[in-house]
Amino acid sequence: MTTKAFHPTDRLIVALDFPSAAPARVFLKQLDSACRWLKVGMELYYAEGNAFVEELRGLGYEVFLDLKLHDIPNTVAGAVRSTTNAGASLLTLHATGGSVMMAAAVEAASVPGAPRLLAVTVLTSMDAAQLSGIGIASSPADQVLRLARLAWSTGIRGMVCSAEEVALLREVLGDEAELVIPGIRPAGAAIGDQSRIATPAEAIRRGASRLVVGRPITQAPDPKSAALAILDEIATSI
Ligand SMILES: O=c1ccn([C@@H]2O[C@H](COP(=O)(O)O)[C@@H](O)[C@H]2O)c(=O)[nH]1
Repeated sequence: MTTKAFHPTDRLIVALDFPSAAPARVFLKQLDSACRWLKVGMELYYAEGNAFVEELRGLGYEVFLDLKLHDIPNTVAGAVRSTTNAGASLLTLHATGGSVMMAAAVEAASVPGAPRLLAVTVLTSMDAAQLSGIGIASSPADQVLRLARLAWSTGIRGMVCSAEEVALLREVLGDEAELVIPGIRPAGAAIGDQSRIATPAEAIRRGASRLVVGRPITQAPDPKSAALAILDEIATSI
């Protein structure tokens, strides 16, 4: 999978961070098919489960299931199996779960109908001080690289990191890596709880495969215009 293989529309994933299907459906009407990829995270998945993933697939969307699995290997493998056949294309797990956990997930995801795995390295909300607070003295970049290498060694070819590390991972892992980048803030957008951020243009120029954008679109007065402006910024940065 090369970074240039994606059509600009396939490089933007809108985070559907809503408490239930009803407000998500209202938002999708406002979005008016401006985007092809949607991310379903814990908030919406815990409320609606695979049925809503299947509904989105039925509407023609590609679905990124961002469940950030992190448990003992047997439990994570079972969770991967529980999402299989729902129609999601991508599923996240935390690389900090370790190589045995990731290998169990890879094995469980090796069947038809299973989503492709993405390893979350260091959450984009965390900075060096927060890492230090959980006992990690490394810089975010060193920790991202360590975890990405570990995930790669288990067979995982997709990583979630911030735009601050994407050039480094692209250089080390090459074009085969699918690098998915949250913490995206168009110029002037509210930063909120994110720490390691960049604009859509910066993230794409540094080698991102896909960008995840939530509140700058979901909380915009006109979500469709906000999404189209980001798609335009992506298209002019490739
Ligand atoms: O490191 C990570 C991993 C996942 N996310 C998710 O992406 C979106 C970002 O939403 P914004 O509103 O654009 O901040 C959200 O669903 C997170 O769970 C992340 O931000 N960082």
